[in-house]
Order: sequence, then C-alpha cells, then structure tokens
Amino acid sequence: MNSKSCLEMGDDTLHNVYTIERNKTLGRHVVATKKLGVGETILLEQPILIAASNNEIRCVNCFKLTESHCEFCKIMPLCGTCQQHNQPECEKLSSMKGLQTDELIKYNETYSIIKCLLIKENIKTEKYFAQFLEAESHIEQRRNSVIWRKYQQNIVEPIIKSGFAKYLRFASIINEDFLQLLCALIDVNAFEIRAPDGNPMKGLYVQAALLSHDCVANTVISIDSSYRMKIYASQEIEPGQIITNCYINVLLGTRERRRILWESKYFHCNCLRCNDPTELNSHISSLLCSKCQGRTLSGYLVENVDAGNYQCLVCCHQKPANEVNEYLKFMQTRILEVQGNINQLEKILSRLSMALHPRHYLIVDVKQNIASLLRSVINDTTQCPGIPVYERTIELCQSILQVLKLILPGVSRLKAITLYELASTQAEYRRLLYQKKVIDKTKLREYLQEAEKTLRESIRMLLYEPKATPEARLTHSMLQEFKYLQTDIK
Ligand SMILES: C[S@@+](CC[C@H](N)C(=O)[O-])C[C@H]1O[C@@H](n2cnc3c(N)ncnc32)[C@H](O)[C@@H]1O
Repeated sequence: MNSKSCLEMGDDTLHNVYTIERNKTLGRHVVATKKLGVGETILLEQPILIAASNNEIRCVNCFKLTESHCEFCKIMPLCGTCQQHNQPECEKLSSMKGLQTDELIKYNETYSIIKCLLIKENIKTEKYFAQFLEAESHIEQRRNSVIWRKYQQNIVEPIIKSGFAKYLRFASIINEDFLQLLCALIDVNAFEIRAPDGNPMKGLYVQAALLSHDCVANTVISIDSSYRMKIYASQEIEPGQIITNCYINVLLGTRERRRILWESKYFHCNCLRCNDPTELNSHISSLLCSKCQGRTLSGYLVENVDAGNYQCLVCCHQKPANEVNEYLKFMQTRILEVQGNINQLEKILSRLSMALHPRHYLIVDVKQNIASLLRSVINDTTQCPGIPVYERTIELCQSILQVLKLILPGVSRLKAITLYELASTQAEYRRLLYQKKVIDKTKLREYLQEAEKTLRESIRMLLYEPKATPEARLTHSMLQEFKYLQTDIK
C-alpha cells in the first residue's frame, strides 16, 4: 500500500445503513437505520494513519521493518525497496530547513504524531484530522499517569525540542497538552492491524472507531492486504439496534476483559456477558466446586465481584477471589513455559481439569495450543501420525467449538477456522480408517458426509471476507477440499 491511498479514505464507500447517536454511557455510537442481514456490509474504510507498534521502525510506504530513511526528507523511515512515500508529506518535511531531525529519528515513536500533524497541515486532508479530534481521548484520566510520562519523554519533548511546530500553519495550538491529546486519541481509537510480517501495528479508521464495544458484538471486522477495512453484520441487526464491535479477545474471562478495557479504553464494560456470572452459560471463568463436585449435585463456582469471592451455584461454597486469581496467574505462566510441547501441555490440561470448568478460558487456551500442534503433525508429510493423533485433534476441536458457539453467535472467523480444522481432520481420519479396513465404504461415505456438512458451515462463514485477506485465500483451499470430499462421497 502507498500512503496516498491511506489519505484517500474519506472517498470510501459508506453504506447508508447507520446513523451516529450519542448518549451518556457510550458517548457517540452507531445505530442501524434498517434491518441488516447476516454478512451485510456496514462500512468500508481506508485508514487515515498507519503506525508501527512496540517501538518498531517500519517503512512508511510498505510497512516492512527498516533502519533506513527517506533520502529527501531525511526523517521518515523508508526501506531500500520503496523509492518514495506520501509526496505532500515528504515535500513539507523537506522544506523544514533547520529542523532538529536527530530528535525525531532518535525517538521513533514520534513518527505517528508527526504524520498526524501533517494530515492537519495538508488542506486536502485536514477534514479527516478534524473528525479524528472529535473522538474520545480520556485525556484527563491519563494526565500524569505512567503512559503520560512515557509519552512526555519519548514523543512530546522530542517533538517540541525538534522545533517541528514552527513550520506548521497552526503552530500556535501545538503545546504539550495538544501532543498528549493526539497520543491519547490514537491509543483509545486505533485498531490493531497486521504488518506484512504478521506483527501488530496501529490503524486509525475514523468511522469504524465510532462503534461502541460489546463482548458479544454483532459485527465482524476484516482488513485486507491494502489495509482497507470492511465491517459486516455477524448476525441480524434490527433497525434502532446499536452496531457493536468487540475491542478485545473474546476468549478471556470477564475479570480479564474488564481489566483490559478499563486500562486501555477507560470504561467499565456492562454488556450482557460481563453482567452474567456464567458468561452466557459458557462458564468460561467458572471453577469446579471442591465441595459438591463428583456428588449427586455438581456445582460450579462463579465470581461474585461485589463480594470479592467465587461462589458455588449449587452448595454456596466460597473461595476468595484473590486466591483464585493467584492460581490462574500461576497456571498462565506454566502454560507459557511449555509452549510447543504437546506432552507438557497435556499434563497441564489434566491439572487444570481438576480445578476449572471444562470450558474455562485457560482450558480452552491449552486445548487450542495442543490442537494447533497436532494439526501441524498431521499436515507434515514427513510424519505418519497414528490414529490417536487424529482422534485427539477431533476431540479438541469439538470441545473448543462448544465454547465458541456460546460466546460468538452468528458468523465468526475463529469459529469458521476451527470448523475447517475439524472437518479436514475428520475426513483424513475416516479415510485412514478405511485404508486400514476398520470401516467399510458405506460407513466411510456416511462419515465423509458429516465432514462435508462441517466444511460447508465453515465456508459459509468465510464468504463475506474481502478478497485480499488470508481468510479469502483459505476459503479457496477449502472449496478445493470440498470438491475432493464430494468426489470421494460419489
Ligand atoms: C473507540 S471509541 C468509540 C467512540 C466514542 N464513543 C466517541 O464518541 O468517540 C471508545 C470509547 O467509547 C466509549 N465506549 C465504547 N464502548 C463502550 C461501552 N460498551 N461502555 C461504555 N463506554 C464505551 C469509551 O469511552 C471508549 O473509550
């Protein structure tokens, strides 16, 4: 992608299916003006800004990692392959004679703010900057916080010292607070997007940022290889209904999700899932009750936030929340220590299964890890995995899907990919059983029809993905596999 298209976002297609409203809790938010069917496009948008994350330095044209800079403006990172970046931006920077470029180059986190200021400087793009300024920043909550002080040192002071402001038309409004405001606006409103190497970057989409959060969102967000965002309905949306996006990983428990949302977006989530101690019956944060489990009554402990404990829904047995959280933190570290080791992960899984609900998020996390390692064994043509490898993969995919179906109603990429892994493992497994003469032709056909049904469900969910995405490419392979299955069945 080049930076020119990045700045042409205002001309993108806006489907006239929503209106922007405002209330006390959500601030501005997006409401459907008509009934939206599953998969219906709500918004297509180009970002106004793409910025590197985690202190990485990326070419401003192709976003690959680089250490070199543009030979004209001598500021913006530009890789050896890219000849130029956004022309007005480069010309403006080149014209700043006497600018202390060292300060900017030394503190590379300044680039995103410099680019923001240049969006305002350019009369063709300043309207997008104006829209961006209307967004929520929570600047007062951030004042003098750790992040504030970090940005003060790494962004605000270097920009001020470089003398950058004096070259801008609106120099008089640039002060420490204004630069902190821009940093806050990016943090609260940017989306995590993928760099060419798969690492995270930040993308600023002014329209899409208007969507409020819900832990069970009614949209899917997809970003293609030219960073164009597509938002489509994951389930039917009625006129007047709020259109929502989930800002965080759905495979976390309420305590973790709320903590992350509070620390990064400065609000307390009160969605249906967060307010339900069973998390929509998924029990993704529940524990086994050591008092009544295994007896006639099998209870689960769910968190009672107000009481600061976990309480059994059947026998009312209690555990202090801090004790539970310490245990979860400890087990999380153990999981990280044994990444990539199937046997160790299986051991941890048995240990977790004695304490946590079978759909607890840590159990799901370990199961996902094991399933993905087993899938690599199955896909590796140099290995001949035995029947237990297939059986275990199928079992794991099925139990992961049970959780996903509860917390991700409607269309979901995660569900589609898990369904695909299940279907292809099922098909390969049954073919192997047939080869080994464990099952006959009739049984094989029956089983392949089952895999075909699962694969069809998966493909149906990925059909709405934009063309230039990994998921669209995956759909292509899935369609091939679907054809093979149909031929085999015939
Ligand atoms: C990406 S912005 C969304 C647009 C924002 N309301 C605006 O007016 O610019 C994220 C901010 O919106 C608010 N917000 C979004 N979802 C919310 C929710 N479910 N509950 C409360 N506040 C929410 C929070 O202030 C959050 O920091």
